[in-house]
Amino acid sequence: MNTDSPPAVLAEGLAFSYASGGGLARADLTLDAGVMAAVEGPSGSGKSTLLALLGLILSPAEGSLHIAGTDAGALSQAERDLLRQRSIGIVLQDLGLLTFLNAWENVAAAFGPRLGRHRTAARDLLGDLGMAQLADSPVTELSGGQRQRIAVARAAVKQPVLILADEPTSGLDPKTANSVMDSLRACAEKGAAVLLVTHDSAIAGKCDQRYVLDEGVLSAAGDQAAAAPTADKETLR
Ligand SMILES: Nc1ncnc2c1ncn2[C@@H]1O[C@H](COP(=O)(O)OP(=O)(O)OP(=O)(O)O)[C@@H](O)[C@H]1O
Repeated sequence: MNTDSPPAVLAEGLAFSYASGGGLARADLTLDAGVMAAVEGPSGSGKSTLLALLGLILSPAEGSLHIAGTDAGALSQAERDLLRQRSIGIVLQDLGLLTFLNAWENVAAAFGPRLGRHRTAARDLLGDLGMAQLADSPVTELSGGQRQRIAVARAAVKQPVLILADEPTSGLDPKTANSVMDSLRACAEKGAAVLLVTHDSAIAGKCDQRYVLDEGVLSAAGDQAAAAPTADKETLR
């Protein structure tokens, strides 16, 4: 890690409320380059909302968010979109792979429609992530775990400072889940900060940092009792 670089993520007092009343009450989070972090928490605790805020898909109602030193709150919508495209890779729960393309084409699609221009970058990354033999496979012929790893490669191919992954191992057997985690770890070793949401404590245990979301309040695992002011929780009831 280059200690002169700003953290990949610096979130202070991040909060968001849906009209329904749910959302995120408070998140303070610093993620340095190369770090893998897990967020655990019960259903409805705000995990997907946190990812949407960090991914610049939602704008916080309160708090500040810096991505690699850029204050997202000071940007126009168009500038936020550009920052997301340049700096953040997202692995969605439903993956969103394009079924009419093969594996490397799906990875190259992260750059836009001119896939051929990014063939080398896509194929090289698949090689780095141990998937060279899958590069020409139609994604419809891949297993669930292989598709997950292709989605990880697509999120990583533009060398983002931050990769967000929403339950990247859900529904996978432990061996396949480990191969997805190996791919995410390889992305971290290339310099990305990786934040994943999981319900699986064994998967969280493979990460460098563990956080828990409880009723919309984020705290380091083990710190929940000290870190969840009652007033913040009340805002989500
Ligand atoms: N689009 C939305 N409109 C209104 N309320 C929402 C919306 N999305 C989420 N919520 C509410 O916000 C709260 C947090 O939801 P969120 O999806 O972030 O939780 P989660 O921890 O990701 O849940 P899960 O583990 O079930 O995916 C919940 O009370 C949920 O009902």
